[in-house]
Amino acid sequence: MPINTFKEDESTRQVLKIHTLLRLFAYMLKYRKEILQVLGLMLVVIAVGTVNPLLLKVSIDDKIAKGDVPGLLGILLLALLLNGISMLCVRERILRMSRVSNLVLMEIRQELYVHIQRLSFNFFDNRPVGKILSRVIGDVNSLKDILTNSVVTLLPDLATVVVVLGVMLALNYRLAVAALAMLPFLVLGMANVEIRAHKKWQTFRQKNSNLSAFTHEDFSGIRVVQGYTAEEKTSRTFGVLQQEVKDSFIAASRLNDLFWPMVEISWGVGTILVFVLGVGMLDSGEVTVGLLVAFTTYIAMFWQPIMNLSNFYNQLVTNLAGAERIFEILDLKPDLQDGPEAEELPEIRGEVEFEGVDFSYDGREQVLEEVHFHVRPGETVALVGPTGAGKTTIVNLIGRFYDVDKGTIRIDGRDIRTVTMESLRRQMGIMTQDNFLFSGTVEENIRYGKLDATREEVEEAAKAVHAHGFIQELPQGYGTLVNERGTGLSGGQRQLIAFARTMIARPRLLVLDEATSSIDTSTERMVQEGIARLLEGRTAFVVAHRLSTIQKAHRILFVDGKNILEDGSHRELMDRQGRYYDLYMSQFKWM
Ligand SMILES: Nc1ncnc2c1ncn2[C@@H]1O[C@H](COP(=O)(O)OP(=O)(O)OP(=O)(O)O)[C@@H](O)[C@H]1O
Repeated sequence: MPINTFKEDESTRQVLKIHTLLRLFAYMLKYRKEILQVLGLMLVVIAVGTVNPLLLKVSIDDKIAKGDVPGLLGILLLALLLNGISMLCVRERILRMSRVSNLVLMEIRQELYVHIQRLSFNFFDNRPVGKILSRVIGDVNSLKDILTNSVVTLLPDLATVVVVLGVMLALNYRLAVAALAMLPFLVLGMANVEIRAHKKWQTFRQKNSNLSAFTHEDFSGIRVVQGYTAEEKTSRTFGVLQQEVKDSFIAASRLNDLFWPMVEISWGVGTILVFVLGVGMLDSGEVTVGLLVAFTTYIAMFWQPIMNLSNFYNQLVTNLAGAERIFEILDLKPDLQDGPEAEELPEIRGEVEFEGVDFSYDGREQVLEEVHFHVRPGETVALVGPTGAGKTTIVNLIGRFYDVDKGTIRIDGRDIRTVTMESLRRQMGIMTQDNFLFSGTVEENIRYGKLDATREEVEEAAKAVHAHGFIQELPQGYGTLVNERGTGLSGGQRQLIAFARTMIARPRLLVLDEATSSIDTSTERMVQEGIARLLEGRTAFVVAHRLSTIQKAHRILFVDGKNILEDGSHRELMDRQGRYYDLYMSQFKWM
């Protein structure tokens, strides 16, 4: 997929709506017991509702007409009792159904989250995080009404329609036909609206997603925004994106607004026809006053569920696009998967070999071509070279975050595609430049490297990378809260915490994308010592920017022109007076 930004709508694949619906409802099967209970409760409510007009008919035709006061009171008491029970059932139904729909939402969201976490870097490379958030939060939320109403509305209202229709036909079939005369026109009208509205609701969801992507990006980069006083520009962009959301909503809901008038007109016409016909029948004695009154109540009882059903249909049309977007992601297969024969990688000794490796991110632009190198266990290898040369790409390939297009990468002689990714990555420590910290305490952040580590192990790891000293001086020591940006900590301190997090995991293979940010000399010294401790006794690849790291490395690989141009120790490469020598002389001589 080409890179998508907040400026472009995501494309949505086309699937049959009925498939999406069935797939959604399948999640509810697990809760069939609760759903049956809800339906049972609704049956009571429908039964009481259906009996009410009959009680009215008997009261008018038999009791009031004959002056039977005790009989009338009896019917009144019965009606009170029945309706009281019905109210309790309604309350219980709402509680149970909201529990079921929330559980289903949780399940879908969890599935989506777990699935997205397994997707390869490729998926995240091309999508703004805000758009992913929009699917996990917004689109999942949009399903709530569909789920609830599929039980509360769809089945009971369909049942009501059928029951009331039966009663009406039994009471007087001619009046019944008159009441429903407009139904076929209504169905045709709705189908027509749905076809046109669906696309528009898809657009609405896409515009929402764009807004979410922009907002996320803007707040994530708020320091840059404020640093360049770009607030006005970003506010304008936000305004434009909001306007697009609003316009797409209005365009879509304009069509949906047609639903109500269509139902009301059909209802009204049906009622008029019943009265016109019914009054004539009164004269001929074919119907009684009580029956006509009861019949008008049944008309309302027939059309009200139709109204609810059309409302449900309206919600389906509105929110189905959300379900489509969720299933689209759930159906994405991770680019990288363990092969059926994949085995656990035994404890890594640390031999790494690239043999004839070709790689391209997009299948067009070659980033690496015929790369060969061999690293012995315990060696520290510094990757240096101009920006964009492919250093980070090489270390990403070692962790199998992407697959090579050609050639083989071996660890301890095993092709990394033949071992499980979990067993490979579990034994690797990967430190990226941004030293991302999660919101929580310093201790929790260090423990991230080994979730069951004790407090002693956390402190030991921090001591090993020389982070213990400064952590103790923080206001709450190891309990000090940091957030995702590491606010409250200096760049160097963030690095030291990240070192401790890696240290505690005791990785057999270390990948370190060294941060370029300059830090004060005393922290720099601590960071250097921290790095040295991390590198001890394990194979390490360092995308190196520090002269000290480079000089101490056993080997330096100079990367450029899609390949390793020079390979040797600092001394050897300096003696060779090649590309590394030039880079060193131009960049490092003043350091
Ligand atoms: N996710 C990606 N999708 C597409 N192209 C990418 C991606 N990541 C990197 N590239 C491209 O691959 C090439 C190598 O990038 P890489 O990040 O490996 O370089 P580098 O040597 O680590 O650079 P630097 O020193 O600036 O970090 C660059 O041309 C870059 O534009």
